[in-house]
Amino acid sequence: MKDLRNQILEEMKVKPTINPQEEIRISVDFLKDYLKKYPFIKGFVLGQSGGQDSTLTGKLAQLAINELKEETGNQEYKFIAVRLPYGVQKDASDVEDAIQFIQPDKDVTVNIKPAVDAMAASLKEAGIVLSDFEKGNVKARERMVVQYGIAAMENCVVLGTDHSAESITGFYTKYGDGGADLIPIFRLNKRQGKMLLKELGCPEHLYLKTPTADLEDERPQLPDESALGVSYDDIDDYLEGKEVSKQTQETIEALYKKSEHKRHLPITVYDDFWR
Ligand SMILES: NC(=O)c1ccc[n+]([C@@H]2O[C@H](COP(=O)([O-])OP(=O)(O)OC[C@H]3O[C@@H](n4cnc5c(N)ncnc54)[C@H](O)[C@@H]3O)[C@@H](O)[C@H]2O)c1
Ligand SMILES: Nc1ncnc2c1ncn2[C@@H]1O[C@H](COP(=O)(O)O)[C@@H](O)[C@H]1O
Ligand SMILES: O=P(O)(O)OP(=O)(O)O
Ligand SMILES: [Mg+2]
Repeated sequence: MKDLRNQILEEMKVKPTINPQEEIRISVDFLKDYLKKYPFIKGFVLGQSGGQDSTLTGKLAQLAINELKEETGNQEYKFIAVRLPYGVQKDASDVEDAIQFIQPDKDVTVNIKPAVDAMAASLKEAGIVLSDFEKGNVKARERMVVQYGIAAMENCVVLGTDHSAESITGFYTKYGDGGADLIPIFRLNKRQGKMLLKELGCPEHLYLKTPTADLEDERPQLPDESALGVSYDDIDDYLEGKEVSKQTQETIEALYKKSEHKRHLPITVYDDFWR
């Protein structure tokens, strides 16, 4: 029987060292191969938050589309970047910078506030008042709903930005930002994502900024690390097999166990991972 850390490392697929160019190629080829395999799918849709992960995933997607257009001559292939503010987004200038860096084929803006607020109001009428935290998860799920609407109408699939440093802790909303068709940066940790962005010539401020889910009204731009109680540096070290303190290891493994249900399809009587 493997110990828990070995089991997690095997599942999360993080290499202790990477060559950024090779990793860029792996993700780009994965995205291209998928579209070649399913000719009716013409491209990708992704929410651009102005953060590190969507900037990287969006850039990789556009690179894949550019190569496919060049190689096949088919100009129907497209990457659609989607701005999904809840009202006015504080770091909207970062979204703009990310879009400038990615140069997407198409760029759409959908304000999720009316839909989220209407849902919260309907629940309230039914006697259920959403906490600010849970309203945050509703925002993430509304973003998923919008992206699937666009993808269906544009013959595209939805990309997710979940990487191994988020996956291990379950730091995403189930069926929200966790709801996607392809997740091209899974296997990378947070610092490896930065290395790829640097290699791709991304403006520094987009990958050096503090990671935030920015889901709560009452604690805007709350850093992920404050919400998680562990730093990405520690998570990255853990994922690279480096030595971490006992407390760090316990915190990460507790988050892993608590979020195990998110890394499985809905649970049936045949599943026993949770027993
Ligand atoms: N920083 C922010 O502003 C902010 C705000 C909200 C959420 N978040 C983050 O987003 C992530 C999502 O939050 P979350 O995990 O509380 O919500 P989630 O919606 O992703 O997952 C919780 C839901 O999963 C299901 N569930 C829970 N335990 C289960 C189990 N053992 N088996 C089967 N199903 C189970 C339940 O339906 C529960 O409502 C968290 O990491 C959270 O910190 C961040
Ligand atoms: N404000 C946003 N606009 C568009 N897309 C967004 C926004 N906030 C989040 N997203 C998408 O969700 C993922 C996950 O974000 P986290 O910061 O990791 O919670 C992000 O990569 C975007 O694709
Ligand atoms: O998913 P993003 O793009 O919002 O990145 P981060 O998680 O660093 O905020
Ligand atoms: Mg973010």
